[in-house]
Amino acid sequence: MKHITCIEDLRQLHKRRVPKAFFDYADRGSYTEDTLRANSEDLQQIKFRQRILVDVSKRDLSTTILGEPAAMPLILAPVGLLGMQHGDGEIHACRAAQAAGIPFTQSTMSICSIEDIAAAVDKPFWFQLYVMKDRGFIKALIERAIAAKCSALVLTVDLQVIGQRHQDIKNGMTVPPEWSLAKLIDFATKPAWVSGVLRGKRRTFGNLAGHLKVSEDITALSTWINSQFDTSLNWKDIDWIRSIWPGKLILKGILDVEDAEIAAKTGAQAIVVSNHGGRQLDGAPSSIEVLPEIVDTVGSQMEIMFDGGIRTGMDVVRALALGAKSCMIGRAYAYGLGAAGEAGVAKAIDILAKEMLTTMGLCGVNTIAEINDNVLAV
Ligand SMILES: Cc1cc2nc3c(=O)[nH]c(=O)nc-3n(C[C@H](O)[C@H](O)[C@H](O)COP(=O)(O)O)c2cc1C
Ligand SMILES: CCCCC(=O)C(=O)O
Repeated sequence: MKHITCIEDLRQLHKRRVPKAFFDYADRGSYTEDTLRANSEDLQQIKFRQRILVDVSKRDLSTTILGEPAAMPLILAPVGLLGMQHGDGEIHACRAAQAAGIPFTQSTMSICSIEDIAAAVDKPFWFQLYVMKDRGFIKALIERAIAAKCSALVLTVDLQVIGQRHQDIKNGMTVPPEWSLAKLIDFATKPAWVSGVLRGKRRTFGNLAGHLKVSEDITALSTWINSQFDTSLNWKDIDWIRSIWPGKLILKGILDVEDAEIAAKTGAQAIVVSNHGGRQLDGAPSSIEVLPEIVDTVGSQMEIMFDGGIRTGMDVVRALALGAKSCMIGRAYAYGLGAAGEAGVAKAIDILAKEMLTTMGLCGVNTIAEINDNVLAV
């Protein structure tokens, strides 16, 4: 991996090593992908102020996330189907995060179950919840996260209905997968991936096993989600979730100031300013465009996390400069996982950490607390 120098290198390796349907599932976005593109493009528009002759010999990325020490202001975002990018992918990603001293968030739509991960790692991880119509099942799922000692619940609030990802339909991303000659050839030319996935603990959604008829529904993933997820979910349900989950609660997927104000009244400890990585409402603003307004309005009441479009350490510093306390990364580490399993995720985190340290040095700051709009050129 010594010639891997940036996240784009990991993306290229992921593309070569993993079947097209799974790479595209990770890489692509909804409809025209305008919002997907805007996330990264708007970050790149933000210019730094170069500052010189400041003693930057003691640069340090350490910070706190929801009161807990963290080695850097990064969190691995919930990403569905990681176990299809690499056998036991959720376990590998969680181990890499814990070794790097940052939180890992397990998606409801994981291949490994909550219990699989808990048995394989030493420290607590975060659990992301999607609310389905079967509330008894959701209550049991939250109770499983409590039993596994998950240290935060991330309630995703921007996927009551799923934004269509054209490429997933073209690729036959169904449960179980739709086969074609091209797909068989694609799989046959990726033997390392196939044997890794076959050695993995599971081949379908581990958290849902035994509860929902995943394998019997031969439908597009999106049709299946639309049939299972609860479109009636609303603000009142947060009280219901809080009556089951006693720990830290994070609402993920807020883009609107009015929603952020309501969120601040729910007692949630944090929100993630996010458009789901451009996979949901196409035509929504980029996450970075709305971040400053949300920070100004509710930043003193709750912790503001950010995600969407982060591909470099420079992007992390940009989001922190505009008021985020920490950043979630999705694709940046999913590419690492597809490229090289746990080592690839570790590499992705390391690349971002080194880029952050260099950016801080060239902007003349030593600590995360010092990063504010002073590091930006107006
Ligand atoms: C392949 C993939 C699967 C995702 N699955 C979930 C999920 O299960 N739950 C969730 O809350 N967000 C999910 N997300 C959204 C991420 O948590 C995050 O918001 C997004 O990836 C951030 O954008 P970025 O990929 O540009 O970093 C997914 C994102 C990707 C790329
Ligand atoms: C498996 C579908 C839900 C996962 C998800 O949130 C995403 O693909 O963006």
